[in-house]
Amino acid sequence: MKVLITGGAGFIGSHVVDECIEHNYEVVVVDNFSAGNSRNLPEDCKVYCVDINEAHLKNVFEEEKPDYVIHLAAQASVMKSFEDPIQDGLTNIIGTLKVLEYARLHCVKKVVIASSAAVYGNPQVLPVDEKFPLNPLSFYSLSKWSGERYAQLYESLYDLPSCILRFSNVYGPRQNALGEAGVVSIFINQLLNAEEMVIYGGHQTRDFIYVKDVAQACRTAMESTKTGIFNISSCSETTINELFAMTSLLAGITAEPQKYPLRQGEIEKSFLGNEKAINELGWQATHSLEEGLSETIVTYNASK
Ligand SMILES: Nc1nc2c(ncn2[C@@H]2O[C@H](COP(=O)(O)OP(=O)(O)O[C@H]3O[C@H](CO)[C@@H](O)[C@H](O)[C@@H]3O)[C@@H](O)[C@H]2O)c(=O)[nH]1
Repeated sequence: MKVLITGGAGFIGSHVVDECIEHNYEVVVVDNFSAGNSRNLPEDCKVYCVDINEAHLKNVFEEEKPDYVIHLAAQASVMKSFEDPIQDGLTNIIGTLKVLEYARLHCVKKVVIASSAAVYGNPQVLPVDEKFPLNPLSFYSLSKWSGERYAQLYESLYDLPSCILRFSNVYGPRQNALGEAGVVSIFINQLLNAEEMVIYGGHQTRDFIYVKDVAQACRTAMESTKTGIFNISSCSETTINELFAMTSLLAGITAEPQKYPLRQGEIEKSFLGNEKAINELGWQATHSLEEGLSETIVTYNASK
């Protein structure tokens, strides 16, 4: 069986590539290398250097005829979506639409779409489940929600099965501290390089999930007969101050970060229930934050 993975050279995508290869799938990667890196990929992996908005994407589908698509290529930064909402919409809305349309035309068996915890905004009930009303607070969360709705419409109009995975805050090896969003990689990088540190806010919470658990969730969702929306989270709430303290303890480095106010459009509390994924997909996160952070710090140290 062949899986086409968009964004496969990126942080999450490359772990999904590893996961699928480990489970004997033939993998084809589509990536524009804006955030991705070929060093993240196995040497013999088939890669198309193509943007999901380029006309050439159609040819990739024609040539490869994938059985499944895991769509992870995205503009992933909440802050960048304020700086350039048009680019955010082009990538996350139009790009997703193109992937779905070509998947339909080429009779793909199932599409897995990456969405985000950000679609909930600041929920009144925590942990928030998939039925909770959505309230996007950024262009990023609005564009991710639009991608979800396109996928749902493709399923109801054209019987294109999909699983929409709302990831909480993903962290782990290969996350780029410079380009993409990712407070964990930023903290580790700054601590290990003894750089000046800043914390925006500090009391806001996030639900951190290890990237290898997310990769497993993508493969499991692809293989499942179930379709629909699933939160993919560790179902635990951590403040950014707690995250900083834990990271510096595990790295064995002390630092005194400067405190800045919370930024525009920031969610204050993010904490996602994951029972639906456990019960219906049979997936479960297996790494605690401490384990995941320790593994991540080891890989950052090794690559220094
Ligand atoms: N980037 C950054 N964030 C910081 C810092 N200090 C505190 N933070 C705070 O740490 C929190 C997490 O920031 P990010 O890791 O950039 O993630 P995010 O804005 O929550 O968005 C991420 O999670 C979404 C799912 O909830 C993802 O969908 C999205 O792509 C992204 O990965 C935010 O409240 C951010 O302000 C810092 O020095 N740098």
